Amino acid sequence: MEKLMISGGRPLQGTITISGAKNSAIALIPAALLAESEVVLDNLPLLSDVAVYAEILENLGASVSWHELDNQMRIDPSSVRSIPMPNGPVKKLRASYYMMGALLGRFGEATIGLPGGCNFEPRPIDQHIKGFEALGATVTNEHGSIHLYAKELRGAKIYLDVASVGATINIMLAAARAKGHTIIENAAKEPEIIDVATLLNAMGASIKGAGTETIRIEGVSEMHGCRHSIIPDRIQAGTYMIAAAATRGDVLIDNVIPKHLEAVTAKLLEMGVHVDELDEGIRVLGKASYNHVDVKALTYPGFATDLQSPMTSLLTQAQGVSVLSDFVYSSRFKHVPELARMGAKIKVEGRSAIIEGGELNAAKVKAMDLRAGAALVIAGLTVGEGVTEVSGVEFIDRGYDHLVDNLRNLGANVWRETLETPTL
Ligand SMILES: CC(=O)N[C@H]1[C@@H](OP(=O)(O)OP(=O)(O)OC[C@H]2O[C@@H](n3ccc(=O)[nH]c3=O)[C@H](O)[C@@H]2O)O[C@H](CO)[C@@H](O)[C@@H]1O
Ligand SMILES: C=C(OP(=O)(O)O)C(=O)O
Repeated sequence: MEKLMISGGRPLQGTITISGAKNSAIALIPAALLAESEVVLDNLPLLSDVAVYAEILENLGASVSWHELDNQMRIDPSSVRSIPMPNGPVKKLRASYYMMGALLGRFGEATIGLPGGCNFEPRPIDQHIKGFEALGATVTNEHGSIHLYAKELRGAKIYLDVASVGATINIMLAAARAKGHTIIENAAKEPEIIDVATLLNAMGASIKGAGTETIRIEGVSEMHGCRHSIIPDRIQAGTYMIAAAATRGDVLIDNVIPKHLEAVTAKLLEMGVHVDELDEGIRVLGKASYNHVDVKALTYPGFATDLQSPMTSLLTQAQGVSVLSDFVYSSRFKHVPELARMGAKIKVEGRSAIIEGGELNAAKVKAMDLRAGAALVIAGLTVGEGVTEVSGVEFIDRGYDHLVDNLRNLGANVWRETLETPTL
């Protein structure tokens, strides 16, 4: 186990190139199982979640070669079988739920342990199950494992009660090879959904409307390999934009799709941060003092819930009181008590954090989930005296490609140390 050590107080300066998107990568890798021949994924991020997914596919008999230096993974799923996976790597990450849609779509059967990952609050999968059942699958929960079976999957009209990213993608995976026409209404519109549909279409599927609230899928009987480049990670990009502002830095964020970052750009501008969209990327130039703002985390194209915790750290640097509400998750606030250890004045009321601006101090803090970890790193970068120690680095490694190298390249004084195990 490791911890991150941060001796902050230096403005971040320079250029950062953003890797491919985690939330695309961990859906595209299982999507490859629907093909009968090799799928090549480019712009693949170097993340622990990706490593876990590679292990899951190998356990099923896929041939996986990950060329880390080229950011490429080659997946040959031709020898894959639907082996039950009640435990093991599926328990390590949230997005293992995509194995349900992928294996159901390819083999009509799957047994998968309930997903693990960042459980900052209960995260039900009822809409995924509702979708599989509508497509004709029988779904049972046996001792904490979900068993799915369908003699034949048939297209259906499915209305999602919540615009769930995971349910939308999972239903697309299962429906891609179902018989007939599927319509998903109230589908999630996140850019990663378009990325998955783009891959599936390149593999021979027929999916229209991804990125809108109505997705239409005409099932096909066969799918084949292809080559696909993953979109840039808008959450990593947003995190670096926020970190640049929090440290009063000057950072060019390269390999981004500015449209995906409009909500964060708008909020930074409202705070008084300089943000320029240039041909080569987005430049964020910090200032000595910021306005307080109110932020509402919503589904895309609203402000991303995954940037809510990092934004909390930035708002500690604003003058006055800001209110940050999360309308996607009702209690995603595990970063708040840790920020309080660093001197932050934050009250949680219902689904809102009320943040009073003020200086932070160095402290020993613990990341309880991925984005809480990012929030603590940003907070540590603002503190000029002392060293902030962030444990729970394994969460951060799920979603930030080369975090320490990237921050060091931007001038930060950050390093990893081994966490001493307490003696009994
Ligand atoms: C691997 C991945 O892509 N993870 C992202 C994905 O998670 P994930 O796909 O799990 O998130 P969802 O979009 O499904 O969840 C959104 C909301 O819907 C609720 N819900 C969801 C499914 C369901 O069957 N029933 C239900 O009630 C959830 O509890 C939550 O309140 O989208 C989230 C919302 O943008 C992001 O925070 C995660 O980073
Ligand atoms: C919550 C997140 O991811 P996951 O759904 O994979 O846990 C995240 O990326 O912030």
